[in-house]
Amino acid sequence: MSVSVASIQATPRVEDDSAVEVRSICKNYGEIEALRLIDLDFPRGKLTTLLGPSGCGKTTLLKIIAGLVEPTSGEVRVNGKIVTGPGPERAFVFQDFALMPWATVMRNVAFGLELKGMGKVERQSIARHYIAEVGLNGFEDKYPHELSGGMRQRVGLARAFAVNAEVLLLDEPFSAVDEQNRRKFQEDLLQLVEKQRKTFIFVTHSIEEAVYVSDRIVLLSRRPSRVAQIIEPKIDRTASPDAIRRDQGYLDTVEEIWQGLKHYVD
Ligand SMILES: Nc1ncnc2c1ncn2[C@@H]1O[C@H](COP(=O)(O)OP(=O)(O)OP(=O)(O)O)[C@@H](O)[C@H]1O
Repeated sequence: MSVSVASIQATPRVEDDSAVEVRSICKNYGEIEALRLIDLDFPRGKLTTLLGPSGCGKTTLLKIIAGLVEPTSGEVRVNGKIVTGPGPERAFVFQDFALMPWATVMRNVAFGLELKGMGKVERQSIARHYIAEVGLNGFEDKYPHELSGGMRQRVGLARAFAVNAEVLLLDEPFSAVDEQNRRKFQEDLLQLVEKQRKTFIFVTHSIEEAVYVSDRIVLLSRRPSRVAQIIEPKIDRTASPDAIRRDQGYLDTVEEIWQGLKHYVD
């Protein structure tokens, strides 16, 4: 097993086919300058993580890509088309999963399809498929309060998959689950990335998590946030999870990012 790191200093363009292009994005909230001239490409079918100091603007950037927040200037393109608001090709998985507490797992997962006006039989059949995909077979009739944090997270993800969005935007999806579930879910996520071939953009606070799950890690600086560094951990994912986490290369990548973060925070 080997882990090597390609570290690209402020070179945002990639050769790959990009599902999402972020161009010269600035965002001010009144006096607060959150993002300054962010340029990024998100390769199709890959998982890119946004990592950076607390309050640097990770969620803001994710919401701008989702079309939930308007940038002060600059533009985002998804499949070449300028984003002017939310769209069916993008799904946002919120930190608190944003599940409807009064609705069953089935209804929650099928909700996006219900909004689209799809008939009950068809939407339930699609929802059932994705409920199984995230490992929640048999929990269709449960309510969110009957599930653990990890399971609620899976419902949020199944809902995003059910609408067949190409781009999945995940805002700290594991922050509310315990360490054991978090690790299990990281492994599930890797399998889903492999199987679904969707473009994932992921926000986390955990360097270890970022190195474990990401094809690319975008390190953002302290506010006003800019792209400080792009890191591509080359991990042999055929190794067992425990072997990866013990590998010196993996640990060195974690350390390199930690040093980078310290540098950009100070
Ligand atoms: N709606 C808003 N109105 C005013 N300021 C905001 C708003 N949303 C975010 N901010 C500010 O913009 C900055 C970036 O916030 P954002 O939540 O995007 O950062 P973050 O990197 O995701 O934070 P964290 O790591 O703590 O989750 C912060 O200083 C925050 O207080």
